[in-house]
Amino acid sequence: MQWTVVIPLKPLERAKSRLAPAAGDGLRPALALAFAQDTVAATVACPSVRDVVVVTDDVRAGRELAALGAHVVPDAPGDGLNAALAHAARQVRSRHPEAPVAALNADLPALRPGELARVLDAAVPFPRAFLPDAAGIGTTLLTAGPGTELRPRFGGPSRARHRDSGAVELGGGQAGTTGPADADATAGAADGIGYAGSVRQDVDTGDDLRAALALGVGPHTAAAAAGLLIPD
Ligand SMILES: Nc1nc2c(ncn2[C@@H]2O[C@H](COP(=O)(O)OP(=O)(O)OP(=O)(O)O)[C@@H](O)[C@H]2O)c(=O)[nH]1
Ligand SMILES: C=C(OP(=O)(O)O)C(=O)O
Repeated sequence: MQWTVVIPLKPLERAKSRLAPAAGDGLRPALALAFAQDTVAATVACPSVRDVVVVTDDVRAGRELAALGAHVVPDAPGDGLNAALAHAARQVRSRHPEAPVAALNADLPALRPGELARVLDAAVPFPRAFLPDAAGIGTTLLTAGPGTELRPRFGGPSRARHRDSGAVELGGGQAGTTGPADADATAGAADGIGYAGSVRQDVDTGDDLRAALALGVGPHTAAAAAGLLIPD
């Protein structure tokens, strides 16, 4: 199955506010753009992806991400992340009513196309499915198969919200757990995706950035973070 992946991005001046202590407000917008560029480039390169749609009102980011192959949709609702995602998903379905749609965060600088393909392939049997983030609290990916509404519930403790909404957790998560996505190395074997660390490693804080750099980030983030000393 070939997915249309919707990637939301805040205006860069406001993005990644939790990175300010590590990066300062000077570097923060450049890092937010670099994360989005590496996320989009890896998604465009993913064999299970047909189209990438970025929903953003940031003119510069829209231009840079379109140059990588993304279609750019304005954040017309202007009412936060979930409204932006629902709007973009509706736009996709108005042109391709049977398109399988996935929402993916823009802050996955270590994303690898092959790992994303394994996660998307594992989602195919389910009307809705999601992948928890590396911390085990949030969500990095939510899918809706043909004929199913996306119904995004991102923000804060969205792992529990997506599970409560009936979406199937990928990566072997146990119903009722809220802790780190820990048992996944073994439990992930159930759906064949393994731990899929590059799809889970979102970057909100300096510690997250350190973890992503250890996994191996894409070229935009490597350049933007060069010389950055991340405080403990
Ligand atoms: N288009 C759009 N994207 C959003 C909006 N809010 C958040 N996002 C994006 O959704 C993803 C997760 O967002 P957040 O964690 O809320 O924001 P962030 O900029 O990543 O980080 P913080 O500022 O530290 O909260 C990121 O890709 C954001 O750029 C919104 O209102 N509109
Ligand atoms: C919006 C989310 O991500 P973040 O960790 O960036 O807040 C989320 O996990 O639902």
